[in-house]
Amino acid sequence: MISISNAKKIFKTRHGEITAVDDVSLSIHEGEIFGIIGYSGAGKSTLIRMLNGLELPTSGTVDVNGKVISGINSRDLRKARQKISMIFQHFNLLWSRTVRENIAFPLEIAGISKSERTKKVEELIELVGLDGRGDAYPSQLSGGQKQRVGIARALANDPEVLLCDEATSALDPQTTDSILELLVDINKRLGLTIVLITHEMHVIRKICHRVAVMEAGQVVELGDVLDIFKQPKESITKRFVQQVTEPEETKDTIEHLLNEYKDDLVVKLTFVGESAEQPVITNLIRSFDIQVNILQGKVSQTQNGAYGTLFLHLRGNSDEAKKAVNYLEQASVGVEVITND
Ligand SMILES: Nc1ncnc2c1ncn2[C@@H]1O[C@H](COP(=O)(O)OP(=O)(O)OP(=O)(O)O)[C@@H](O)[C@H]1O
Repeated sequence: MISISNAKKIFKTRHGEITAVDDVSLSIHEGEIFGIIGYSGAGKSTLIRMLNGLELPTSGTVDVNGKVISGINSRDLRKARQKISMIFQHFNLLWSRTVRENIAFPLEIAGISKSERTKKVEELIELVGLDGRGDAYPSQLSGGQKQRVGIARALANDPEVLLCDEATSALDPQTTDSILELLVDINKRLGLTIVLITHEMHVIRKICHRVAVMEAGQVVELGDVLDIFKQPKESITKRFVQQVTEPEETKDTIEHLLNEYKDDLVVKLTFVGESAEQPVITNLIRSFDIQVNILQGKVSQTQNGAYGTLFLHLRGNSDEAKKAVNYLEQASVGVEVITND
């Protein structure tokens, strides 16, 4: 569906050259929700903008649905863009136009007749959950509603690909979730391929099937979201996974415990799929002469299945605690003994 081969983007500035995208190759499959995560300056925007020709690679190729976006003339590019639409962090709506008129705008440009436009706009208003708001102006809408207009407008020409540029970064957590749910719904209903960029692992966890992690212009890790949660390899990926699985309070609690009770152990268990159903904790308490305190536990749903973490504080004789850790290592859960370093 989308194939990026050895794409490189070098910006020439007064202060020298900046390699924003550095030899990236990846494929995105039809119908998937593909996330690209990275910190500010990693090259995400530049990469996603290459998919609709807003940026052209300095070298390498970008192919979307059989069209070499990096090499076509501007007329063909305009046409291709009707099938590759985009939504933005700050919505980019036309402020002097109503919701209906905003959604109709790309249809007008595409030369669709008035009666067809009216029909399509009403369908889209319903699809994105804006019933009754068609005559409102953007300034009268909440952030979530504005993004719904952005999504409806992006869907007007029945695109094959929807690009989302930090589409929820300006929204509060609850509104973020409702927009993410809408994107999943659209992906399922319309079979639309979605590519999004974000700096929040929550977004990846909640809706993406696969994820690429970017750092300094390169893709440093790529895989199914559940696999990345289970076994992040690069340290940057581990940090992103921790955004979701280890809130700051947990880190503080663990640090405090390790300082206070030097002989105790703090272990982090990770459960994936079926392993979450085993009575591991019951067995631990019954079989070993130790106290088990649960510090924090969390089960996160991803699009590919559930992933859970549990932090335990094991108190008691150190030999017995070690035996308990051995038992955990034999059970089909991931075990990591946390140390203070
Ligand atoms: N038009 C441009 N001219 C010069 N440098 C640019 C341009 N666009 C991006 N850059 C530089 O390229 C690098 C990657 O930027 P990019 O915006 O792609 O990263 P990002 O991961 O999307 O970060 P952010 O979320 O902050 O936008 C940065 O160092 C940025 O300053």
